[in-house]
Amino acid sequence: MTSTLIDNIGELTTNDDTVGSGGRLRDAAVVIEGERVVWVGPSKEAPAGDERVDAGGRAVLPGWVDSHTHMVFAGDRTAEFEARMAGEAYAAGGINVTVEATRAASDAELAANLARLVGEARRGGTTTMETKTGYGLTVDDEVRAAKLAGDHVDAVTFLGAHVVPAGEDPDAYLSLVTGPMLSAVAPHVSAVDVFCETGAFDEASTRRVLETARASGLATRVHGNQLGHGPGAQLAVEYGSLSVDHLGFLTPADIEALAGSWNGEGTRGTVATVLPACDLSTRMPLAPARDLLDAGAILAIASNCNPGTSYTSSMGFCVATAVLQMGLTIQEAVLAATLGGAIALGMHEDGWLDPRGITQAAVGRIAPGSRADLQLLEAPSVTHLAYRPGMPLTSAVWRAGLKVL
Ligand SMILES: N=CN[C@@H](CCC(=O)O)C(=O)O
Ligand SMILES: [Zn+2]
Repeated sequence: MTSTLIDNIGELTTNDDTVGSGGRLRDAAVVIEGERVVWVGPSKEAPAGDERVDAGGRAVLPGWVDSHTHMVFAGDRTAEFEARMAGEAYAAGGINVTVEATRAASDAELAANLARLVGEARRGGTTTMETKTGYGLTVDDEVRAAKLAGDHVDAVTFLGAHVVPAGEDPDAYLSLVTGPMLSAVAPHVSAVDVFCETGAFDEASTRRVLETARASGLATRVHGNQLGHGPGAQLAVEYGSLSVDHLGFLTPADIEALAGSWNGEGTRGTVATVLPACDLSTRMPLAPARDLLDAGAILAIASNCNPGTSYTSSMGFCVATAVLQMGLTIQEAVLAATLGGAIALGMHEDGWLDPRGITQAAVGRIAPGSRADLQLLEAPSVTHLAYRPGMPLTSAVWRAGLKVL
């Protein structure tokens, strides 16, 4: 197996307290062998590798873990975006525009769009991605989306409960989603999501989706508290969901519930996932990421790449926004966009299964044994991600040990 030594790293973010201090190391080196990191430590103590990359004093950090995207789609919503920028409010119903275009697209068109979006994300330093179905909304179209997604990303989530398709009866559609559609899609996904919001699914419907998902042995996630105060965050905690995402409208009790979800013995809690690019693109309040962290919640930052509310996969942009406008330190934001995302996806420990059923090493950290997912910045420290917002600072990317940029 070929090994690669990356040395002369000015600042290495490991997210691993056993190496360096606070998960950071100066003048560091990393050795990759095959798909994994095998050594991390001071540059001057590094063992030789078959190949050597001189980082030239620049910063290295884990690849971004983007735990929330909707990338199986066709069509364009520029007109809706323009209307929003002219003062119209975002409403869940816009999803049906993409549903129509997605149903009409061929498999090849959807696959090409997915590959394009994943390529953009990789060039921006993203090495792990989740994506959701949710623009098909028939049994066949949802199965198709799940299968296509599995060829391109690390985790696929079933979002049949995205919106009630135009012209359909809400009760009948909910029965379809929680019955035949769930059964057909389940073999191709690792989790079930539900958009709990006015104009999408109310509390009773959300409970039904979460209950049937749980009964079928799948993990759950919730789109919650995006457009107004609602029960999404509390339901996610109650049902032990892996994450609840959006969170622009939270009460102190919601924040307490999310933080408190990590206090139980032996069980994991619910990650609070914030989506800064979406908040900006919909002109909604920024999620209270600072308050969530201060309360003790586990935070993730994700792109929510989709054609309606957040047409970007730039995790660098999301991290910069979290620092400049949400009050996070750069280290908190980087942690949330790497290890936080990994925890939200259940990929922070060795042995998770990718959509092809292949066992994968832990992501979100640079530590011996972890998957070798790293990015090299054209900058001496991660601080430059916020100090130089919008600049293309990612200059090299390794994913599972392979150099992809
Ligand atoms: N909120 C629900 N779903 C997406 C938006 C999808 C769309 O508008 O097409 C979101 O996460 O923002
Ligand atoms: Zn979403």
